[in-house]
Amino acid sequence: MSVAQMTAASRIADPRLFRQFSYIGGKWTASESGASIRVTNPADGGWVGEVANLSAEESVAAVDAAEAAFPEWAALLPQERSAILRRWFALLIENREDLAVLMTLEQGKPLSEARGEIDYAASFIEFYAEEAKRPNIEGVTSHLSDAEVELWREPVGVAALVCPWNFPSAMITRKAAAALAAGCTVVVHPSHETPFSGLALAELAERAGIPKGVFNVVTGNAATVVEPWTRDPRVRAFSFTGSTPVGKLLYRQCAETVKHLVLELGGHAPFIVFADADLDLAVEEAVKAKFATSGQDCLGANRFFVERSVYDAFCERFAERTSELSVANGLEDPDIGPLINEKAVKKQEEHVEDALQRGAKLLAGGRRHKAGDLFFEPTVIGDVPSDALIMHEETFGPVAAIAPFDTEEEVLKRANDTEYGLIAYLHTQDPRRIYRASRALQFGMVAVNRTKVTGAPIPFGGFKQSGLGREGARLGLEAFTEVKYVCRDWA
Ligand SMILES: O=CCCC(=O)O
Repeated sequence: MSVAQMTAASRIADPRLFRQFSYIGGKWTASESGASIRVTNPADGGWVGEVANLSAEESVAAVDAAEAAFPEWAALLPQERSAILRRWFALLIENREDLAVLMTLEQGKPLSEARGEIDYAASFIEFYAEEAKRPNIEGVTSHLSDAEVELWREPVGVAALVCPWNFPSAMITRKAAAALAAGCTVVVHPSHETPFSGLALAELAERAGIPKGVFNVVTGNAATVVEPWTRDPRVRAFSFTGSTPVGKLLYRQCAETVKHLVLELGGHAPFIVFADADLDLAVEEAVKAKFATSGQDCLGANRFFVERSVYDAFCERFAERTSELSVANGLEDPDIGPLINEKAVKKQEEHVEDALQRGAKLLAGGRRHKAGDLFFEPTVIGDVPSDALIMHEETFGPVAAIAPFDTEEEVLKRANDTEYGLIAYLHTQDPRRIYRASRALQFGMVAVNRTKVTGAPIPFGGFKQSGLGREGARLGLEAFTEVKYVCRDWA
């Protein structure tokens, strides 16, 4: 065992969960060239480990393996696939603590959040283990006097799943559990910044009895590994979570082979507080909506709109609560951990500086945090003008921008004035306004008087340039299946 392995492996009870190779066709695979990618802990820049940096040809080998495994996996009884998924779920729960520690080491998020993510990740496997047993769809009544008609739902084939660094386990299982339940086989690319969580899932998939070639994890540079998948006609479904610009590129690349596509892209969530809201609740929920995952969440609130008569009170209490948040290495389980890389920290600085230059007021934080190079103070800026960068671009970090509003009509217009449409947060006690605003908001998800709304049974996804398709729920199976219509002559 190398020194690198010792470091991460020695922190967990089961060192075999720490894998530094790709997992292809049931084999732990290094790059033939010996190339690897170094993974560092964002909290202190320390070495976490190295993963194989696979070439384009090696990434195609994963599709070969998935293609070869497909007929047998698809032919299993739904109940058999369900039982295997159920074992995978149980293994995640059994190894929760190790998986959480690995995640915090490579991603930086506070340990409690990492534990919560493992539960969230496992919940998708449990949910789709059940849905696997119900692939049936509504039938149709024959319109022909001499023929019987039938509809079947069939798995599409190989699915490519390209996953982000902010939720390194849950985004894999949300996609993979649905695909596997449907009868597809998968090739997964975990972010090169957080590959170990995905590789631990592969180790547990093997222990659960997922057959060789059904679940493959390919590590390496995204452009090298993923581009061949977008062109490969054998890859029939493609699911990506990440930024809108990258999503657009992949959309174009996948057009050539007309794949089923799921895109979970950026967000720019408005958080609207009307004067009749419960202000204490709104402040507490605002803290969660902004600072969970250290702000690195596509559901993160970016633009806070507060009705003028309660604006000062909200700003004061929100800034006070924000200043109380603890910032430290995720292993110490603070409220806020480090950001993923230097580019992310620079973006916080840029958004704060730009807003202040345009006349906004700094109410809390505003600078890098003394905890280390990649830490940023939880920050609140008030009176942010509409033309500030932060009012248009995803911040993806712990900076909150607040602006006052005067009328319902005005705030809904401003909330919708974005190319994004993932989630909107709404605080008011007026039931009629809740209905009107929920209808008017052009977002895939609307959270009313609360922040936590996600979970395996709900359809997660956005309007406009926040993406295509839905993940979770029964709807999450659609991209991985085709509907076949069979018309049988009576004669
Ligand atoms: O960053 C996107 C995923 C967030 C979630 O599923 O809660």
